Amino acid sequence: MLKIKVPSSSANLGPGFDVFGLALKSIHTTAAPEASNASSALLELQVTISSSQSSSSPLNCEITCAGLGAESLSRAPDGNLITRVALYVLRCHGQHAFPSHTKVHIINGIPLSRGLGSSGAAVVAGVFLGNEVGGFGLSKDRMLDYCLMVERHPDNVAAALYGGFVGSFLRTLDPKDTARKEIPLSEVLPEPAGGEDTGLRVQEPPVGIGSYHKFRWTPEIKALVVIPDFKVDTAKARGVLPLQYSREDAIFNNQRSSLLPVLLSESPPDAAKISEAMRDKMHQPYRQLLVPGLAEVLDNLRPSSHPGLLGICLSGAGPTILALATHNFEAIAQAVIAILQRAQDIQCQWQVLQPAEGGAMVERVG
Ligand SMILES: Nc1ncnc2c1ncn2[C@@H]1O[C@H](COP(=O)(O)OP(=O)(O)OP(=O)(O)O)[C@@H](O)[C@H]1O
Ligand SMILES: N[C@@H](CCO)C(=O)O
Repeated sequence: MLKIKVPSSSANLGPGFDVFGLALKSIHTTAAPEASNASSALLELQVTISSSQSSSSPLNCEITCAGLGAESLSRAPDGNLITRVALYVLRCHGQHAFPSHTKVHIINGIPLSRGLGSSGAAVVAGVFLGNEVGGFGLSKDRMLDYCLMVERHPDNVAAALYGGFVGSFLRTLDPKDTARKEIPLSEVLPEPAGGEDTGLRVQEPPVGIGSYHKFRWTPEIKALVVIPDFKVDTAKARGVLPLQYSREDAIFNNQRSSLLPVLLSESPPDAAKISEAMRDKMHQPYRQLLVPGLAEVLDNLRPSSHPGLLGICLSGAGPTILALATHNFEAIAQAVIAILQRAQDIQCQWQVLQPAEGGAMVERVG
């Protein structure tokens, strides 16, 4: 059996919209009662290819699901995001379907549509799955190209793939490859992905679509996440953003995103500077509409009022709130929850996570 494990991730960290991603995994400290139903913050696939099995499944792949949101995940190999992506990788190599009798058991520990990179993890898991069952031996750098054909902003997928605190950018490609990159998603991943077997090979992604750099992370900085019990669809959260920004707002974010990686690498962390460097004018102000209470959380929680807190932001497209902190996690979490609950009557869970340094990995069991 193969196990493919992919961490959750928090994108943006305030000013680094579509740039920063922090891969996250659970931390096994003494959990407060409120945090006792904490999730693993990990997506795991258990994959077997059984020659003795007699029944045949569509596209040779049988899917079972467990964990968070399992009931909502598609069991159809041409509908489930993970297996659709795997089929895309297989078809780029001339294989229409999975090897006979492939079984994929999905154990999802990442809450769906909460801003913790569930879709990025699913895309990375799908590329790993296609690579493993096809035996293609793709490098992680090449796998990033495949991921970026599906999820067009690099922050979550780069963090989930490489692990740790990562900055990434999309490269300017030559006109021929730009045309490839700009093709509609529905052509890369037709839905359903099965379609007619035309015998044609799907075109592989251009090489080197994106680049990344892994920054140092000071180990005493932990990631406290407060996860409200409602979903924000990333496509919708991108839809509320303006197409153009003022020079003032662009400079505001540039100034902060340029300094943030250095500030998060220093020990002891400088809370006053980090708090200011995590402010943003490109996405959070517009997403307040989708996350009631967000503006008040960002305005009211400061290192001066909440010892241990370094900085606070929306995690990815939300609605999760990410607080970077060194201690005093419960008090910070309860302060965030109180504000969110004043804004609307919702339940929240909270959890302390830490960087998942290794990123996505494959284990061979037995
Ligand atoms: N384990 C999974 N298996 C199959 N599909 C998944 C899985 N995880 C996520 N998805 C798909 O991704 C969708 C969620 O993607 P969306 O971009 O809205 O949220 P997110 O990735 O959790 O948030 P963010 O991008 O802000 O971090 C789900 O509705 C589902 O279609
Ligand atoms: N950078 C992305 C992350 C969410 O997937 C966004 O904020 O829209």
